[in-house]
Amino acid sequence: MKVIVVKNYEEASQKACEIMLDIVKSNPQANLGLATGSTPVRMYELMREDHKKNGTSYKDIKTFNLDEYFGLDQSHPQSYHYFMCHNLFNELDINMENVHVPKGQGNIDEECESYNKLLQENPIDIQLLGIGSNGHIGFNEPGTPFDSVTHKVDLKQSTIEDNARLFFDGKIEDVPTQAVSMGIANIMAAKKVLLIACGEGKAKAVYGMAEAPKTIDLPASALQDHPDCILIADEAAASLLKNK
Ligand SMILES: O=P(O)(O)OC[C@H]1O[C@](O)(CO)[C@@H](O)[C@@H]1O
Repeated sequence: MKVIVVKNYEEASQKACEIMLDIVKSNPQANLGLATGSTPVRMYELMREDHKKNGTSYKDIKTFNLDEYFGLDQSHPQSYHYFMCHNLFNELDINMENVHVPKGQGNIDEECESYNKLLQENPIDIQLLGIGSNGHIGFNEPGTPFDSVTHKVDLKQSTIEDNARLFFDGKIEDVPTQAVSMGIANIMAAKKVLLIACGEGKAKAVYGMAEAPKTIDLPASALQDHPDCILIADEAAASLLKNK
């Protein structure tokens, strides 16, 4: 795992944006694995600014999101589909037919199966990740087997609380208790993985991911076995690391 420690959120977002743009420019038909949450918001803004200023094109890029809340329609303002349109896609020249976010409604078993098939047919060139304060990646909570593929998830109370604080206007009762998520094996299949972690609330998870023994109790530690994984952490998130 390559660890890049930067000063703050802004520097982390700029570095991550550079890496994403390198992939998009070197392969205009790349398959991007994308993430939601508060962490990538500034990086997406920088990608939008670059598109506007430099014309970097996404017309042949395909995207595959990690996860979606169970029970929310795509048009719900808190759905991850809506998040992606609002934070990125609406201001790019991307073909919306090339955009894929798992569906959180309908027949979930069928949806998981077809999402896995889609991922098999479209190998991901770079998978962007945030990390939960409990070490989750996507919505793969502690205890998720490393060989898991797209599945329905029961969210941990700590994840529901984290997401109520950042989204849903603080209303914990509005946060769905389940989600659909790529599995850890799907994430590990990406050619390159880029994880951004910022803030002291992520320090324990970052230490567990990078330096503690690998365990399913800290899902991101699976990435220790990935051949091309970059961790960008700000000083606060990296504060417990011994090897910086
Ligand atoms: O970036 P945040 O808001 O801290 O969230 C961290 C992680 O939690 C999730 O939002 C899911 O809870 C992931 O999508 C994200 O990577």
